[in-house]
Amino acid sequence: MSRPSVRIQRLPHGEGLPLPAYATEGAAGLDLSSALPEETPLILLPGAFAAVPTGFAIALPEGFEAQVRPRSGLARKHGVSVLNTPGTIDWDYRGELMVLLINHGPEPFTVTRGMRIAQMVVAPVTQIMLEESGDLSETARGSGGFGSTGFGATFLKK
Ligand SMILES: O=c1ccn([C@H]2C[C@H](O)[C@@H](COP(=O)(O)OP(=O)(O)OP(=O)(O)O)O2)c(=O)[nH]1
Repeated sequence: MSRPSVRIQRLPHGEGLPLPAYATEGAAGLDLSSALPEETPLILLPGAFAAVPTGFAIALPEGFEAQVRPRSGLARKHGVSVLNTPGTIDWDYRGELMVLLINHGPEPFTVTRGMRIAQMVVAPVTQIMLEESGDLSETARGSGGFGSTGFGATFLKK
């Protein structure tokens, strides 16, 4: 399958780090590593969050976005996640890819240089044109939401 090609720029403090990469043939996300200085790891106390640099910037093609998502292993083992998940990387952003890590776990968590802290999923995105209107098309749901269909098993009415 052909893959869109995306330019990536290594920033000075990303020197020596591996490029973001798919860990397996079928991985949806490229793993992002921490570009924190070797000598100053970050200690995230329980409940704390911080923006962690990755050492790279990318130029997504127009019509694409990237989502910064947690790694389930870090979440399961340590309660560490991405605060704004999924973080949105806009196609016109040329700054450093940052990961807003949060420690939901009960223990302090240390982030070291090179640690794979999140994953980045690239996906097509559609921009829309809003048309202001006095009324909207009718549907069976109407304005029902926030649990309006209940919480038990649902069966389609024939
Ligand atoms: O987890 C994230 C989220 C965002 N960004 C970068 C890329 C994105 O294109 C830019 C702006 O993000 P967003 O639109 O979510 O932030 P905002 O608070 O709306 O800021 P802005 O006014 O700059 O758009 O910040 C990251 O590096 N990591």
